[in-house]
Amino acid sequence: MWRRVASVSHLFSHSKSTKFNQGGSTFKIWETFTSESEIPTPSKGSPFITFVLGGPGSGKGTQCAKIVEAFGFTHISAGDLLRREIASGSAYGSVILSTIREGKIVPSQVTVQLIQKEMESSDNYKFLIDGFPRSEENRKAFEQTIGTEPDVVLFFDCPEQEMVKRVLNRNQGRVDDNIDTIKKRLEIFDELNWPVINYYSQRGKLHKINAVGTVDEIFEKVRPIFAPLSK
Ligand SMILES: Nc1ncnc2c1ncn2[C@@H]1O[C@H](COP(=O)(O)OP(=O)(O)O)[C@@H](O)[C@H]1O
Ligand SMILES: O=c1ccn([C@@H]2O[C@H](COP(=O)(O)OP(=O)(O)O)[C@@H](O)[C@H]2O)c(=O)[nH]1
Ligand SMILES: [Mg+2]
Repeated sequence: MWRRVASVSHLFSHSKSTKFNQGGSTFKIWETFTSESEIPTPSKGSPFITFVLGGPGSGKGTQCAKIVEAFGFTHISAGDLLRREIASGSAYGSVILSTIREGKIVPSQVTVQLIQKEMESSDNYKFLIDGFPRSEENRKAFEQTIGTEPDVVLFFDCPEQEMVKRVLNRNQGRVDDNIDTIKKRLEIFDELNWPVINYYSQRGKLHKINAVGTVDEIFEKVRPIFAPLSK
């Protein structure tokens, strides 16, 4: 079992990418989005990683639950891991809490360690990593620590007005679900997340999904992406 060793990186069969794109273009290169690219065939000996990207309230968590049900992935929400860390009273708790409240991004080292621990303690090999990476720095830290790139990247594309409406109605008691924080989160998304989206678009891994519609309608656009996978 690859999870039983101290570091997962040695057992990944995908080659480690060391040639990171330092440029981090901030242009929105829509033409290069690949929504019909083939996904690689997973094998049980190596992890199959999907990153799930999109602005706050775009429906990442909601769609992840559907993907888990249909395709048997393990859902790792970076935000949930950070909130769990706060709740556990860990040493990092107070700094994570103030970062989330301000809509900023927690240092990569903290988030990547939490994700790595979850992956290593899982029996599964199919992972949905939800809400991460949120910046080029996050992306590089993951690739360096885990030693692999994602196989698939989903991007839920949602208009800002719709995201704001959904977040303000989320009703989960989150400290960041208020109008001031959401404005900051949208600014940070624009500034830091687009370079990540563009990077994976250029790598031919991005699947852009229009996130407007009912939950089921959106899932019907997601389903064909994973259709080659069995549960
Ligand atoms: N397609 C949709 N239409 C309307 N509301 C939605 C849709 N998908 C999710 N929601 C709701 O919007 C809120 C944000 O969804 P969530 O999955 O938490 O988004 P994210 O993880 O991207 O922030 C939740 O209250 C959720 O129930
Ligand atoms: O990789 C991550 C994921 C989340 N966060 C922080 O946690 C908050 C909530 O993230 P989550 O993914 O839960 O929010 P969502 O996009 O689902 O609303 C973010 O605004 C960030 O402050 C972070 O710093 N790094
Ligand atoms: Mg979420």
